[in-house]
Amino acid sequence: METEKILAAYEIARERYAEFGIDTEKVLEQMDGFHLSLHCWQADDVVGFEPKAGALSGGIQTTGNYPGRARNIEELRADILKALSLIPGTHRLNLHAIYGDFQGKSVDRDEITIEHFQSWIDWALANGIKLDFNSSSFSHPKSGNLSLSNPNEKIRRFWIEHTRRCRAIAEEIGKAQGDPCIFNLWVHDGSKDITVNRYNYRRIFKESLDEIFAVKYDNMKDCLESKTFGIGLESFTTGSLEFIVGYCVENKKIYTIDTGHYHPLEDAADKVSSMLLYIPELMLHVTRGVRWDSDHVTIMEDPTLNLCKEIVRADALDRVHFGLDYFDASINRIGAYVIGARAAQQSMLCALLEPVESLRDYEENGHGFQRLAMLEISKSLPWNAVWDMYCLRSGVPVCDKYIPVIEQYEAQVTSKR
Ligand SMILES: C[C@H](O)[C@H](O)[C@@H](O)C(=O)CO
Ligand SMILES: [Mn+2]
Repeated sequence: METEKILAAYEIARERYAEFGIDTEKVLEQMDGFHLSLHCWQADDVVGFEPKAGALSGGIQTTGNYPGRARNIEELRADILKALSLIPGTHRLNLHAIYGDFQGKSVDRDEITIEHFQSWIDWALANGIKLDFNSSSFSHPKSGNLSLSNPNEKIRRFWIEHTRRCRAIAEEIGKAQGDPCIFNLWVHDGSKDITVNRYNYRRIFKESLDEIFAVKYDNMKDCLESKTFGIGLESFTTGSLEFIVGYCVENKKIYTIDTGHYHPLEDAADKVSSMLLYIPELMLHVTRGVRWDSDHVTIMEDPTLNLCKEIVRADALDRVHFGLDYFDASINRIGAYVIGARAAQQSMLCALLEPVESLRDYEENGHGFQRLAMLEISKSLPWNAVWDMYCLRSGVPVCDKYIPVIEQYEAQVTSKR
């Protein structure tokens, strides 16, 4: 679309929104302060850089065989930069522990140190990117079904040591970037079939967490992520919703809402207001579950839109860290990043453009019909003209113009891998 048409459409949209009391200029400013934490694992199908990387385990699965997976740290960094060049705004990168710069050496998970992430810090600083971090309990000979909740003391100690080191690494990253590194802890622990030892596994998990969190840090923040079930771990999950929420409430930790980690009819958006009354902050892993935690690419659908609306309605943008978490190996992986990131941003934009004051007014006065009418009307207000303006001002391709850029990168780079 030509620039004049984008400008003209924006002017009409600006006036239209002003009629409903919305200042689109203010919303565009808010969008500039909205940073995603882009998950590094979409680029390489959650393989990482351990020289003896095993098959993906821990109840998660990448499906598809699209060519062009990033095979090493240079390719992954190049792909991330290409994706970021097509996403408006400035964003963070979320690393898993298995993505260290191991230089081809076998470094076991209980041996990782900041040294293995120094080149990430240097690269991130050079590119104006802030880093977040995750411990990795999966795809390891000691992963089995149980890590931090394992009654086998030797295995449990191995994972405690791994997780303690991950927190220490997150602290160093936070210090280096002058901004807290958000550290997420998710373990796959569970059981395929009925277990009669639930209490014991959860007691052990709690003890492991208490030991891990005994060290206090100033430059990182801890999050814990719950899950309903993993593949092959269908009957029991140690880190269930109740367990993790209880732990976060008691210990003032951040709770991670992964939108794929609930029963299919459960509404992740509805959790925001409840959680924020008891938990200091939230981390999000926004994904698109199709029938299960399938980790399809995020799109602009009701669950994502409603999640954003609930954050804005709770006036909680500064208490929410917005990460993405999907891994689709069936389509161009850079395209997957760009579609998912832009969909998340578009959803947040729509949430910020919602005429929430009028809606609240109607609600408080018992005007149910008017509230529902306005909710419907707001869906067709010209948010896309504001989005195009945001892309134009951010210097990234508008509308479909990112498609040929990704096609060209595929022809010149990823298809040659
Ligand atoms: C790579 C995983 O997606 C991630 O660590 C975890 O957040 C998860 O969502 C597992 O289902
Ligand atoms: Mn997740």
